[in-house]
Amino acid sequence: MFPEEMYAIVPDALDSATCDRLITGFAHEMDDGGLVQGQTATHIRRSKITWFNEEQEPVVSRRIIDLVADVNRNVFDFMLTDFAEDAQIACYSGDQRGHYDWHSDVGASDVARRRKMTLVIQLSDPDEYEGGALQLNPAGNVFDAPMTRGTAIFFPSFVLHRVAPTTAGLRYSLTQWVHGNPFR
Ligand SMILES: O=C(O)CCC(=O)C(=O)O
Ligand SMILES: [Fe+2]
Repeated sequence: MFPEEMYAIVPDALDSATCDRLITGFAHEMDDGGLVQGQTATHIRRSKITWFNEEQEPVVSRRIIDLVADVNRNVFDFMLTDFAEDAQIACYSGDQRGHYDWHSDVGASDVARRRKMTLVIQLSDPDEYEGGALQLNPAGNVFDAPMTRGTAIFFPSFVLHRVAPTTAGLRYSLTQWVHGNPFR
């Protein structure tokens, strides 16, 4: 892959009303976020998370499936087979300096080693928080993902990325992993 093929941006993946609905619908049931290996360490990640499935959010799930198919066909061309994990909603709060240090989403567990594509959707308007940038380092240079509400950022799950410390307000994001046989 060439560096410029290491990520894809889709503006307006979700409309504002849908972003609002996801935030208000799921904000009350959030727990402390874990790491790729299912451990917690607040120096690495400080955020609250929750999950939703296809039955809970059929329209959003359909949209994600369509976007993934489109981006995979046009950009990545990975061998993807399934969605082995529910969608994650995360909240990073300025009060707690919410962040997620540099990491790859490919981990050691049976499910994390099958992650191949990561999709993050910005659920909050950039006016709602300070800091909290999603940054990618696909090829030795740090790239700031667009913050515009409703924008989706796609990247191979092995690509290093982080959420910089949030210094004010609340940033909500949606993360979906797409799975397949591990790279070989
Ligand atoms: O919240 C984000 O923008 C990224 C979340 C993330 O990297 C993860 O959950 O693995
Ligand atoms: Fe991640």
